Amino acid sequence: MSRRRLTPDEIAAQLPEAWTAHDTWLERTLTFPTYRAGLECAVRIAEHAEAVDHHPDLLLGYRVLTVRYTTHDRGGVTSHDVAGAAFVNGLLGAAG
Ligand SMILES: C[C@H](O)[C@H](O)[C@H]1CNC2=NC(N)=NC(=O)C2=N1
Repeated sequence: MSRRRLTPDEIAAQLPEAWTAHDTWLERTLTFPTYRAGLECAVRIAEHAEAVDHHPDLLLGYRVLTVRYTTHDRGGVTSHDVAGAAFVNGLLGAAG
């Protein structure tokens, strides 16, 4: 995958379901029945991040997990971020 920054039109065209695009990042907020379920999901995302060497910012709250993908080395959104967002959707299903 290329690590060049995507244009806004490319991001819009590739944005996975239930994600929102911001200036330099993609974001989705997930809800869970318990705090622990959110933590366990965060761990699974983190394990994937380590495997692909592309790490989201994770904010874990009470029964909520906010996931933000951006490519820090490029100061914006690349295909790695789109792939990470798609992975999270696959992990949970787009319905979240
Ligand atoms: C050396 C290592 O490959 C880089 O620092 C990786 C690590 N994980 C990363 N994660 C994210 N989100 N952005 C990066 O630019 C990035 N760079």
